[in-house]
Amino acid sequence: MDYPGNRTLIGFTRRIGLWLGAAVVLGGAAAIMLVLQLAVLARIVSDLAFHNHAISDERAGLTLLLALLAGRALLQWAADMVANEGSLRLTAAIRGELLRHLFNVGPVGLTGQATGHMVTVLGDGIAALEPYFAQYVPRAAMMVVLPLLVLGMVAHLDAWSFVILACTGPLIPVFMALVGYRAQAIMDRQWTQLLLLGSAFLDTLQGLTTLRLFGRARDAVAAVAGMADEYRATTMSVMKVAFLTSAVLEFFASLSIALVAVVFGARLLDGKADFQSAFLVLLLAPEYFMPLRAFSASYHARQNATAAMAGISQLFALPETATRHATRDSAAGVPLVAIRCEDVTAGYQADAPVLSHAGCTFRRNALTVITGESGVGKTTLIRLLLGLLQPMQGHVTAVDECGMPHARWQDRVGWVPQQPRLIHGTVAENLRLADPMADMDTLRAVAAQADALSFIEALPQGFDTPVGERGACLSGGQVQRLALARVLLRNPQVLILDEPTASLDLQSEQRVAAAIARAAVGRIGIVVAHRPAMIAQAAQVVRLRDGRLFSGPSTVECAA
Ligand SMILES: Nc1ncnc2c1ncn2[C@@H]1O[C@H](COP(=O)(O)OP(=O)(O)OP(=O)(O)O)[C@@H](O)[C@H]1O
Repeated sequence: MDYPGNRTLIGFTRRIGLWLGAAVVLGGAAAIMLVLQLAVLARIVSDLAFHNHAISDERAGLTLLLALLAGRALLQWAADMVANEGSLRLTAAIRGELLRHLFNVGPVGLTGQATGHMVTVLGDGIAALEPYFAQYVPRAAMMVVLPLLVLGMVAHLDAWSFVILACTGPLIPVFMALVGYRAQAIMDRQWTQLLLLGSAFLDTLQGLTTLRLFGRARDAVAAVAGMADEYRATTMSVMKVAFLTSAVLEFFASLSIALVAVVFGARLLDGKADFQSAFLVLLLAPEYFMPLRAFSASYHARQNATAAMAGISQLFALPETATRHATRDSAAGVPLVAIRCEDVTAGYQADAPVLSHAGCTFRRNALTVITGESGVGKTTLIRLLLGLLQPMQGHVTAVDECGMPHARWQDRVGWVPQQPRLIHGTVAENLRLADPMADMDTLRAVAAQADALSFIEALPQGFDTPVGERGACLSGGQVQRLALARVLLRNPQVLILDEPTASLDLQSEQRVAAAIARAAVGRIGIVVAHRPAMIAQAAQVVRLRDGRLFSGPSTVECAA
């Protein structure tokens, strides 16, 4: 479920209001049981010590004490479970929502984002919210419930103890707020360092070959080590603040309890107070500070979540540029015969469009090769066709045999990028990414269509041969043909390939070009290419120049 505009810590907390409410009610019930339990204990001890009761006389009291003990433990366990469950559900929902949002932002909108940064936000960032919802929020509520309950009980028992507790208790949250102000700055710094460390680590891993070739691997490793050291130092500062906070808290709490003990003890000696009340107040006093201590222990969870939330909000704030389809395409079976670009102006900055009033038609059974100089806008045109970029002006439409335009046609596009990604798995697993239910006969058929069957069968374990991430054990041409087979498994009506033969030798280039030409039959085939072997297979060549499209074997201007 989407909750746009409600993506703050408070907004997220409201979503699990019922779970947290239930946790606080259960925790409140546990607190009442605790107060009753201490009252029963004080009575039993007083009866045994001062009223000459035998232990057998206290059987009923002891049974009640045990029942209260068990009931309280059970309620507290249930309160913790409910808060944890709500928190886990919420963070899973936030992670899914953020991933969906990033898909809708699309590769164009994400160009400026470092992958390591996004991975850290999606992993560690969202994980940092869990303790906030599961511990901090319920404890903040319990910090009010239990101390008020204890204060009420103490007020009933002894006015002096009430005054001491009522005066010292509020000092703790005030002190926490003062320390928290300084600690938040450290937490923010720690989170920024974690993001930088994540990005630097991933960049170093991805660029390891280049770094080694330039003899800079050691420098890169040293830079990552330096960042890790800075992160360690900041983490130690966070720990120092945490220890200092709890030490001061313990000091205030102990002082206050000692004060209560001395004041009550003096009056007990003077015979102005009874033992049962004094004992009960002394049992209750530590419980008064217990929720404050628990709250203090989870206070860093709030600061951590606040720091992480900045990164999460920044990703949620990215504008969505990719086409978004919430429902399935009901006309998916109707064949498309053409895609028309009409008077299209598109680019990345409104004042400097890459394509300007461009027009062209891509037809079924007429393989189109898009060509042009580097940086002229071929990839931009492909992004428009894929729906990853919206035109600033003009239209890109797909029509069927009756000339009817289709709104959801991008669902029927199969795309092979310049450097296709393979996953760490077998050949068959890589192919089945397109259709997990495909049987072996279907895999063989698409592999044959893409001219990949012979090399796959020549591999040591055929379709079960593991290929490394990015196809490390395959040649460039083999990876291209495998990627083509994978996209054909989806049986797309539109087939788009970005420079599929760019880095291939002549023989591989010809094989890949011929396979693409075969695969494009019965489809709208569009290929970005420069090389003659691919251009030779084209029924139409579209040339991009100065933001305009020129098409046809004799380079005729298609539209102005
Ligand atoms: N995400 C982006 N944000 C801003 N500008 C971009 C972005 N992507 C590309 N450009 C710019 O748009 C222009 C066209 O780029 P495009 O990638 O479409 O060219 P191309 O013809 O595909 O180049 P090549 O053949 O080198 O791949 C270039 O000037 C490029 O710098």
